[in-house]
Amino acid sequence: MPVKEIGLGSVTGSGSQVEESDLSIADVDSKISYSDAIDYWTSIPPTVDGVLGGFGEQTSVPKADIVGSNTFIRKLKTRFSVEEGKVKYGIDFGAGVGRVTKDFLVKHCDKVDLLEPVVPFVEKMKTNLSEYIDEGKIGEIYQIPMQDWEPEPKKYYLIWCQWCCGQLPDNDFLKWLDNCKKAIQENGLLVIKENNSTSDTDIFDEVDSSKTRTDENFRKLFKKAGWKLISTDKQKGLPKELLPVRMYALKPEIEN
Ligand SMILES: C[S@@+](CC[C@H](N)C(=O)[O-])C[C@H]1O[C@@H](n2cnc3c(N)ncnc32)[C@H](O)[C@@H]1O
Repeated sequence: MPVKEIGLGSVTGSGSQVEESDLSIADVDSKISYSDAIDYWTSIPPTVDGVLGGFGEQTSVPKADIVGSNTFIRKLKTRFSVEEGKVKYGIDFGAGVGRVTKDFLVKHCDKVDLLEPVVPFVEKMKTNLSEYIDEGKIGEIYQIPMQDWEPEPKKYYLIWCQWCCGQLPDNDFLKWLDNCKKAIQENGLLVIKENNSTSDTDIFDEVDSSKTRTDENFRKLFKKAGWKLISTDKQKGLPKELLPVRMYALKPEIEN
């Protein structure tokens, strides 16, 4: 039985995973409540420590995470490129207080949009990113959940989604993956960075009303949505009590 005793929220992989390895993916998905999730995140301090479930700057997690993302994206540099006549436009899904954009995406993109539904996080992100807002490096800030996002055709060179895909059940996750195919530039890249379930099934996390997918289910869903997995790496250097974290680099099966 996948009893996990550690942490809180979707970064740490949950202190309250229900013992439910017998449940089907559909059963797990039916437990996800968007409103419970928003209530939970709205109750959390708008800080790096808050969005990382207590594994903030006093721990090795934020630095290790950024080093891992930089290493991963640098290895992929020859595998994606900006579309002719366009800018290197990125988007940060489930952006929290802007941590990933500030420490990582602005270094790899000319301009970054952010999407985050929780009002206090959006307010804090604007302060945290003020320097980049002044420099014109921040585009739109969409204060909406990712299941409500409407893609702008061929806008993005790099789509980044970290530690928030589990907020969506598989049916909405598939729709979002489909929208990403519309939104990506020719030869652009989608990267998903998420915890993996160490059980043989997806696990519901009642703390933030999300789920933790197995690596197997991620791969199945990418394929079903018409995405080709071109590279994947495990995040190194995280405290051993945390769930494994994996980065998935994806390109549309059929280039748009
Ligand atoms: C674990 S935090 C990760 C934040 C950020 N990606 C980071 O790594 O610093 C999860 C984030 O997902 C956001 N979130 C929750 N439900 C969401 C949804 N339906 N769509 C988009 N983001 C959501 C939360 O408000 C929170 O900011």
